[in-house]
Amino acid sequence: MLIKYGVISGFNSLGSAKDYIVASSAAVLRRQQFLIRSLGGYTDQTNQRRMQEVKSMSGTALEADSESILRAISPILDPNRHKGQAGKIAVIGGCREYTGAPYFAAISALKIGADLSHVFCTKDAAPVIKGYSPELIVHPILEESYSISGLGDEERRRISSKILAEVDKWMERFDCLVVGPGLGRDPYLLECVSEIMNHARRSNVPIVIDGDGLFLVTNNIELISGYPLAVLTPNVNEYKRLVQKVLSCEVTDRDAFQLLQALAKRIGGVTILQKGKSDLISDGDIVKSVSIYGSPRRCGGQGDILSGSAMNPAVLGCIAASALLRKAASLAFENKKRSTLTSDIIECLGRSLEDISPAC
Ligand SMILES: NC(=O)C1=CN([C@@H]2O[C@H](COP(=O)(O)OP(=O)(O)OC[C@H]3O[C@@H](n4cnc5c(N)ncnc54)[C@H](OP(=O)(O)O)[C@@H]3O)[C@@H](O)[C@H]2O)[C@@H](O)CC1
Ligand SMILES: Nc1ncnc2c1ncn2[C@@H]1O[C@H](COP(=O)(O)OP(=O)(O)OP(=O)(O)O)[C@@H](O)[C@H]1O
Ligand SMILES: [Mg+2]
Repeated sequence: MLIKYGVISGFNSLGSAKDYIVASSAAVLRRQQFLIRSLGGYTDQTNQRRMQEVKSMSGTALEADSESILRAISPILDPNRHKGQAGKIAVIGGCREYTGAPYFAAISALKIGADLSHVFCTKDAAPVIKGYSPELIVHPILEESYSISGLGDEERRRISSKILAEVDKWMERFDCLVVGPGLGRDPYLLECVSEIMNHARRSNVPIVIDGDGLFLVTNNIELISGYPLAVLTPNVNEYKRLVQKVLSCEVTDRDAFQLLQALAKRIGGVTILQKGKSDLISDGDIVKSVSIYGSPRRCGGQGDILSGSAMNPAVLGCIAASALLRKAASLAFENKKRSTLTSDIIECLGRSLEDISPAC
């Protein structure tokens, strides 16, 4: 779901967004024009007022008004739009060990409104993920060390450049990358993904970083520091590791909001969605919380649904994704109770969105 105010909300007014548009690549131009169309072509004054309305929806109190935000940023089903204009995303993840996570992230994006959802994964993972669903466009191009063992450095570099070129062919067309679900921690694979992230950043493509993508950026924070189109979605463990690495301190129960704000500020410009009993979201300036709905089931894969749903930058997109997931989890739990699985929650995403923001 491409949100209306996400990237522009990173600007203080539509005017500065227009400056940004002039200097941006075609892909960003498309995204920004989409966003301005979504604003209904407001003039600066009207947009300022609209922006204030939307910002105020985030609520002055810590708890975000997530339902109003979701309603405000859910794009209309415009009969004049063609395939792809509601969003094209790519999940970079899926390896010999993990195939569920990239599937969960990629299919969730489709379920909440994206038109096209790609997965770039290793050759081993591809047939498995393709087998899960014909809806996904699965590219078997990533490599893990074991599949290129015995090759010299020269050959390894050639393969790495070929992988990058394969992804680059598509890069401009994506509205968002989701890096990390089921990526694994193979050094050669992570080295390639670092390069893919550098290219995405140069093309101003928003990047959601989750799972082993957080392992990668925690050890290479320069990949995303100062990039306002980056969203990090750490769970309890991943958050602890990030705080230790960036702030050199431990996470305690005290001052959770201040710590999150300090972390986002120190990394610079990024948005962080700290997953937990309440989801906390900060871009270093504001801190918002989403505590509504949810379920007591902690089955694996729920974070992957979130990363596939948050596929847009900025605080508003994260608030909306968190509310959607938590509502879907509560609907699934109502029905399946202790046997609730992530696939049950995915099946409730549509109902979750309709209950909060009816299509028409
Ligand atoms: N079906 C699939 O293909 C799926 C694949 N996935 C992929 O797996 C990769 C690794 O992801 P991950 O979440 O297992 O790694 P990480 O966060 O290091 O946790 C490891 C250990 O940390 C702990 N721990 C975790 N959460 C905690 C919490 N909330 N509170 C407290 N402790 C917590 C817990 O340790 P334990 O308690 O077991 O000692 C856990 O075993 C990643 O790429 C991801 O995308 C998943 O998305 C799931 C579905
Ligand atoms: N204790 C909790 N109570 C209620 N909801 C929770 C709780 N912990 C997490 N959640 C919800 O579940 C979502 C996923 O959080 P989780 O910690 O499972 O992520 P994760 O470990 O990355 O998941 P995954 O298994 O996909 O990697 C959160 O965004 C939050 O909305
Ligand atoms: Mg996770």
